[in-house]
Amino acid sequence: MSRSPSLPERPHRDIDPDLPDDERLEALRDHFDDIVDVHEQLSDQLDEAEKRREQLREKVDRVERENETLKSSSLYIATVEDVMADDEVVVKQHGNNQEVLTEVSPRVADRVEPGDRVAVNDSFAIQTVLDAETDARAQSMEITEKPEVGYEDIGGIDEQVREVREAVEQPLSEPEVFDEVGIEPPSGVLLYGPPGTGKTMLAKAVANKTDATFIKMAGSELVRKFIGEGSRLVRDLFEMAREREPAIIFIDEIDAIATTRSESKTSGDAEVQRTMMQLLSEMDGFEARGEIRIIAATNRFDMLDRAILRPGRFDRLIEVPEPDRDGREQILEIHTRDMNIADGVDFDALADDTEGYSGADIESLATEAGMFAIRNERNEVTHQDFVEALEKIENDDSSDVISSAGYFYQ
Ligand SMILES: Nc1ncnc2c1ncn2[C@@H]1O[C@H](COP(=O)(O)OP(=O)(O)OP(=O)(O)O)[C@@H](O)[C@H]1O
Repeated sequence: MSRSPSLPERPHRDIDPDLPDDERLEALRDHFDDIVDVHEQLSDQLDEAEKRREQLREKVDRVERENETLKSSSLYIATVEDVMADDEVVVKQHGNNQEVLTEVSPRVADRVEPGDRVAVNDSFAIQTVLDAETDARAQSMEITEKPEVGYEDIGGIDEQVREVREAVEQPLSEPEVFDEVGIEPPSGVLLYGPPGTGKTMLAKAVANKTDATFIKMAGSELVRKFIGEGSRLVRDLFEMAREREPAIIFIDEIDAIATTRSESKTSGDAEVQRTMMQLLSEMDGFEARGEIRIIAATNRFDMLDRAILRPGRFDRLIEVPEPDRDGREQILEIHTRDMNIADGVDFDALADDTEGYSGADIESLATEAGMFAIRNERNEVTHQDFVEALEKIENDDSSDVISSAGYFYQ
């Protein structure tokens, strides 16, 4: 950052009023010259400052534009192969291994070195150098040593809890049972059903029960965030799990990487395809009796590529449906456990009135009822609060969210 130049000294002359006229005139002329001189220096400085302001404005505009591009578009991942003169580099794009000679944005030019992983835009100009923070791996995985969800927090899907415990918990906690009987436990478990029904909770509860590390990755992140990184991220995911055994890998929205092959052969499809192949090859080389269990979830069972359901892959399917009447009552009780509930609250009636609600919807209902109590300056939640909360939710969501029309909505 350049410092601002110091101001010229203010011209000053003591002119004796008793001097003869011609001498006084001479002195005044000199003083005038001094003033003109200072004026010129100040004008130069002003020009300089103006020029600098213009440069800074341009820089701000450029950074803003770069920022906008970074925010608005997907970026591709590439590795820098060679750095040349004139801010030019050769990068190799991940995924298709295409080599390109491209420019580096001046903002990052001096930070780019061969071997760096970088994000490039559609025209291959380097936008960012990936460091630990921006690394896609860090951004797309959620790792929890011990999730705080227990089976007792899950309502209305007892049968599914039992199946998940058998398919995921038991191979981890009692592997000898499978050895003795001489069968392989299921390789992967696929939970499918409408959104907000407790699929993620189920996976977390098993991790909690077995003291396994919970590693979650969303299928959509795998293919959307950093194009070209999908298969590498899948490799990282399994490596991460091996480093932290016992571990539960949970892939949410698996449909994003395992959709039925579409006819069109765009580069996006090819990328999704590669990511899925990597997942399948990781699963195929997987020790079923090992300390890593894999659970995937989807709301779009209809769209899944059947290749992932073959034996040795996701070979145990568990449907997690919307809760029935009794299930809704149980979930209501779970989500009001810590609330100050008035005597007259009729859970039985509320279970009747919440047909088509998922567990997540019921959780919002309980919170909303609590808000009505607070708004009315009460610390006890009454049946009327629940009724008003129901009305509010029905009005807010009349268009799409709560629907019992099946679960293939997004
Ligand atoms: N069966 C349930 N019992 C108790 N709470 C539930 C149940 N299902 C959902 N919830 C509540 O809804 C929230 C969201 O549930 P969860 O994330 O497990 O749903 P999901 O099926 O994985 O949804 P998505 O398909 O949208 O990822 C949970 O944190 C929990 O508070």
